[in-house]
Amino acid sequence: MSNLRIAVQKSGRLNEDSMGILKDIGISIDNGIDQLKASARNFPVEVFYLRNGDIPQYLRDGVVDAAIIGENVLIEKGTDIDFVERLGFSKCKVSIAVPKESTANSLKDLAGQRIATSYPETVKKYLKQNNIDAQLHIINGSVEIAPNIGLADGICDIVSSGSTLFKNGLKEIEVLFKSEAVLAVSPKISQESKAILEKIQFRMQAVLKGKSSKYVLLNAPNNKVDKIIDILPGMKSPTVLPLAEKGWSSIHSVIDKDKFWDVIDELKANGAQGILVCPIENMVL
Ligand SMILES: Nc1ncnc2c1ncn2[C@@H]1O[C@H](COP(=O)(O)OP(=O)(O)OP(=O)(O)O)[C@@H](O)[C@H]1O
Ligand SMILES: O=P(O)(O)OC[C@H]1O[C@H](OP(=O)(O)OP(=O)(O)O)[C@H](O)[C@@H]1O
Ligand SMILES: [Mg+2]
Repeated sequence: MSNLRIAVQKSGRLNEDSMGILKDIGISIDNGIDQLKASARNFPVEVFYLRNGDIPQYLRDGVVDAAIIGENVLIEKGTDIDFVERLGFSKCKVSIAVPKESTANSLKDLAGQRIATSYPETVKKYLKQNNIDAQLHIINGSVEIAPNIGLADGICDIVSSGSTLFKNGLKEIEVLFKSEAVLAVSPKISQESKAILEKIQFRMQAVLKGKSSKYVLLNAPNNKVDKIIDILPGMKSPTVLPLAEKGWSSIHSVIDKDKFWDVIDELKANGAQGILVCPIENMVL
């Protein structure tokens, strides 16, 4: 059986979470970080450690079958490459920013002006869509410094916390799009490798769903059980078990991580006691 070749960023912001999700889906990789590729011990997968910006070309050429990569890189260099799963990490925006004192309020206001960026194709696409002419200055890093040194009137770059913009006296005026890490697929992937990729994707979905949910256990008097079931929707319906103490039940359910504080207040108000909230490792629907 052949191996699925999957690319991850060699070092940088995506590396740790990419290796983390492979570990979470049960793929163990023996590697020295200096290696360019490594095989998994327990799964037909070979991991290639590559530069982020090179990954779209490797996918296009079929040198790798799949990759964990920022959606922003696909939008810049791989519009012909599909992805099959959003992975929920490395969340950021690709935005237009200008000096704080600038009167520009959107990309349109930069018509005829100079824009510095490491994402030229992305900016060109948005300029074209909006029928705007502007001058592009392509720089590979520290883009936020360009307006301060008189190189540009505005920039297009990644924004996450906004602290790099703030430190450089810039303000965000337009978000072109939001990005996160994705599982991208080579257009040349073989049927055999695709079957392995589907297994990986299935496991990733189980891990991601688990991370976004909590398992809740609580005790309640029997006359409150119906009301509590209304509050706790669960995957199908909550499990209700009798407690050793007469007139009491134990209720188990799964709830959305983002909702659980609100739900817990409601549960307490409706007679729930001994509430336990536990993490879920995997969730297969
Ligand atoms: N501040 C940030 N917050 C969240 N995600 C980010 C941030 N900066 C970058 N990213 C995401 O992480 C990816 C990798 O960024 P990083 O800076 O590590 O690599 P790079 O310098 O673009 O690439 P290379 O691997 O070629 O050195 C980006 O393409 C983007 O998707
Ligand atoms: O909004 P913030 O949280 O400040 O994040 C945004 C910054 O993060 C990235 O740079 P990175 O630190 O990866 O450095 P790099 O330019 O060397 O890649 C990006 O290019 C921005 O400069
Ligand atoms: Mg960076």
